[in-house]
Amino acid sequence: MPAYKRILLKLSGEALMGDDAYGINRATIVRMVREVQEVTKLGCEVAVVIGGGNIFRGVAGGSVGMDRATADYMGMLATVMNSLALADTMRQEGMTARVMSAIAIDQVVEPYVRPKALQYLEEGKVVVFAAGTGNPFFTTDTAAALRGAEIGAEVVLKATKVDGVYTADPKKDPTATRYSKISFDEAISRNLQVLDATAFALCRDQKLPIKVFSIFKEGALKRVVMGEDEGTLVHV
Ligand SMILES: Nc1ncnc2c1ncn2[C@@H]1O[C@H](COP(=O)(O)OP(=O)(O)OP(=O)(O)O)[C@@H](O)[C@H]1O
Ligand SMILES: O=c1ccn([C@@H]2O[C@H](COP(=O)(O)O)[C@@H](O)[C@H]2O)c(=O)[nH]1
Repeated sequence: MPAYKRILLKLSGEALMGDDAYGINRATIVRMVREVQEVTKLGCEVAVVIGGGNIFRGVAGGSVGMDRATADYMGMLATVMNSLALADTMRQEGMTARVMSAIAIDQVVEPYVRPKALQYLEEGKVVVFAAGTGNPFFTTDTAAALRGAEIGAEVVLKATKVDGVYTADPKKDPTATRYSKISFDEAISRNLQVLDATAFALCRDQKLPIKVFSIFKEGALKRVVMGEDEGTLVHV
């Protein structure tokens, strides 16, 4: 039996590159989709938010002189591309997925309408929330927290490039150690940057726990969904 009935899964955009320099690596996206499929087969309702770091980050555009809000809209459009690729790969793997966008691009993808999203989830379809929150100056982590709260997910699962929350960024500090669990207050006060502060604060206020685990570790998503010891739990 899965530990959760409904989850919000945040997939790293950057991880989609696999070993490529940018964009979407075919083998990587297929592997991610198969892992999602495994948990849907357990009877778990799955909503997904995917990042855009493999294509574009507004902060990077801003730093080279672009207007930050314009750069952020480009970042949100990058998440639409990843969402479409993800849903199409799901279709090829025999799953039913629906993409809903926070930005109106009606010819391409249906708009985010909360009751419709809830209906899809109840029908067992995977819902992919594209274009983040629809607002600049945010991230897809915050979109995951927001949509997770809106759909009544029991947990936000952040599948990322590291296998949990560390005392410092493990990619920069080799002496950093991993927490098996940590409270929101501690994560925020220690300024741990594995998620942005807005996402942490929203989840804390909504009492929505977060699990951070590695997107590269085979079977990790299933273990998390089954309530096994994997990654780091961020709790109230
Ligand atoms: N205290 C910390 N513990 C763990 N990771 C940390 C910490 N501080 C910073 N990080 C970094 O945060 C990264 C994860 O966040 P990031 O937003 O870069 O990735 P993502 O959300 O998975 O990608 P994308 O934004 O493309 O979807 C890790 O790869 C890690 O290097
Ligand atoms: O609500 C949102 C979500 C995202 N953005 C912009 O998109 C990029 C890519 O998202 P990541 O979470 O970094 O993968 C982000 O850097 C922002 O520029 C946004 O503006 N609002």
